[in-house]
Amino acid sequence: MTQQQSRTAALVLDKASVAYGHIPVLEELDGTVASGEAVALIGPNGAGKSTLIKAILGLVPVVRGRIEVLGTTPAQARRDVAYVPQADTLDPDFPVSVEQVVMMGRYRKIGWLRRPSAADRTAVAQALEQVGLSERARHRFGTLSGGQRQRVLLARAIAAQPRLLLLDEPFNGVDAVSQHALLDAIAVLKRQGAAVVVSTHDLSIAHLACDEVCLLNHHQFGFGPTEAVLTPERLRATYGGHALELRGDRVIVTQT
Ligand SMILES: Nc1ncnc2c1ncn2[C@@H]1O[C@H](COP(=O)(O)OP(=O)(O)OP(=O)(O)O)[C@@H](O)[C@H]1O
Repeated sequence: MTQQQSRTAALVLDKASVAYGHIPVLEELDGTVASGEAVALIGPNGAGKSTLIKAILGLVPVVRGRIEVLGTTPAQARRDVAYVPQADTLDPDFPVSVEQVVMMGRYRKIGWLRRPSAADRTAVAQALEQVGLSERARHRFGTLSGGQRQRVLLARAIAAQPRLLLLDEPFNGVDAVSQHALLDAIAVLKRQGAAVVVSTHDLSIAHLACDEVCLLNHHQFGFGPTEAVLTPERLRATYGGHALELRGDRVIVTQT
C-alpha cells in the first residue's frame, strides 16, 4: 500500500443527518476515517450507533448532508463493505457448518450459482485461522458458544476481504479469548489497509484498537484521536443526564 492510498478517506461524514421517516435520529455528523484506521462509536443505548452503521450500509437514508463510503455512495460501496451485526440472525438450529457460514462472505465475489474456487476455500481457511477457529471448520454453527459464533461472523466478514468493516457491539458478552481474536483481527485488517468502524460500550476497545473515537448521542460530542476525545468530561456530556461511572474501562450508567 502506498502512502497516498493509506491516506485515502474510507468514510466521510459531512454534516450528515439520518432519520427513520420523519423521526430524526442523528444530526449533523462530521468526520473522516482513513483507510487503515479504526474508529470507535461510543454513546448510550439509543444514541444512534446502530443507525449510523445502517446508514453507512445504505439501509437508512441520509436526509441532509452526505455520507461518502470508499469515495462513492453507501449503496454503491456496498460490495466492498462487510458488516458484523449486533446479534447474529442465523438460526442456531439451521444445519450449516462453520465453514459454510464463512463461505457466505465470498458469495458477493463468486455469485450464488458458481461453485467456490480454490481461492475461495483458501480465503475461508485463512479467515477461520485468523479468528482461531480452524479446528471448528466442520462443526455445526449452532453448537458453538455465543463468543465463538461472533468470531465465525467476523471470519465471514474477513473472508469477504472488505475495504471497510462495520462491527456493531461485537464484544458484548464475549470471553477473553474471543475478545483477543476480535482485536487481533481488527489489527490485521487495518494493516491490510481496511478501515474499521466499531460500536462499543467498552472503552478499552477504543484504546486498544481504535485510532479515533466518535462520541454520539443523536448529536456528535466529539470526533477525533482517541486520547484527545475520550475524556471523562466529554463522556459525561455524551451520556447527558445519566449518572456515569467509569469502572475500569467500561462506561457504567448507574442512573437513568
Ligand atoms: N427501524 C426503526 N424505526 C424507527 N426508529 C428506530 C428504528 N431503529 C431504531 N430506532 C430508534 O433510533 C434511535 C437510535 O437507535 P439505535 O439502535 O441506532 O441506537 P444504539 O446507539 O445502537 O443503541 P444500543 O446501544 O442500545 O444498541 C432509538 O431512539 C431507536 O428507538
